[in-house]
Amino acid sequence: MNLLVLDRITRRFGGLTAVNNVSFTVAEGQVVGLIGPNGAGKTTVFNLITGNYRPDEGSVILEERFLNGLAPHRIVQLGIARTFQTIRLFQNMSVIENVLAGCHCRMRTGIFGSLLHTPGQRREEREQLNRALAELAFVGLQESGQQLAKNLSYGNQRLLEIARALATSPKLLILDEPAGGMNEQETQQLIALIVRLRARGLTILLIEHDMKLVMKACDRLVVIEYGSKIAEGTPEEIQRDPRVIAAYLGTDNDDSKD
Ligand SMILES: Nc1ncnc2c1ncn2[C@@H]1O[C@H](COP(=O)(O)OP(=O)(O)OP(=O)(O)O)[C@@H](O)[C@H]1O
Repeated sequence: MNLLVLDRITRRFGGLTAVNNVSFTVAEGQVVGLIGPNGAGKTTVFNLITGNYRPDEGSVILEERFLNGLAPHRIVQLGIARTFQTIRLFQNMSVIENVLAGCHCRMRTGIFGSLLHTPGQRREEREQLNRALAELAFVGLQESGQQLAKNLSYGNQRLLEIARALATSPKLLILDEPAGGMNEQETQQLIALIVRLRARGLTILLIEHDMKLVMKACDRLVVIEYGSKIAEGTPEEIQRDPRVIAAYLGTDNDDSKD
């Protein structure tokens, strides 16, 4: 079943058509990679899905529900969480507080419960803390909960962003260049993490320039160039596609785009 459907979405910025009539689907449980040259429109597609931008034309549909025009926080509540190309953490807060910020969108206690500090609210806070600790452990940061986010290595900050996104209980996890700035070993750990997230039943859509990650971690790839989709298929099909090789992968089909 398709979890996410993009139906002919277009987004213009002044005279520039950043995303041009793009359609693709993300099936439940799959890891789909969105790839293409710099400036192809990948992040704009993500921003259209997460409500940061509105499509000029076309529809974004999650489980048969139209997302067009909904605010980003509403889309998070409906089950889409994301990380950003440029890390966006609360740098002066602790690691665990950053993850708790993700849990917050699922809190049931209203304003009166919070003010009165009712038993129900205390129970919910305990549950959220356990949830946050579990997500931190899942990404391998269980030892770092009390550190300030800014003191984590770059690679670990990326993992913390993933833990925070997981804490919102998403159906669809959107990762914008998750391996950006990671060294080889960190990238290998990230690939293993994506495999474990998939095994947990999560559906993932990611943008990534690291071809090793894309080829190992993704079930399907969608390729865009100059705002338009030029190909889609399995990693093996995409690696052989002459148009993709010419536009993006390079004629020697090596890892030169890493
Ligand atoms: N808010 C905006 N206002 C004007 N132009 C924009 C805006 N956002 C993106 N663009 C333009 O749209 C085009 C697509 O940008 P986008 O960031 O989506 O590409 P990308 O494929 O994610 O690139 P990269 O791989 O370098 O991150 C670019 O030409 C970019 O300059």
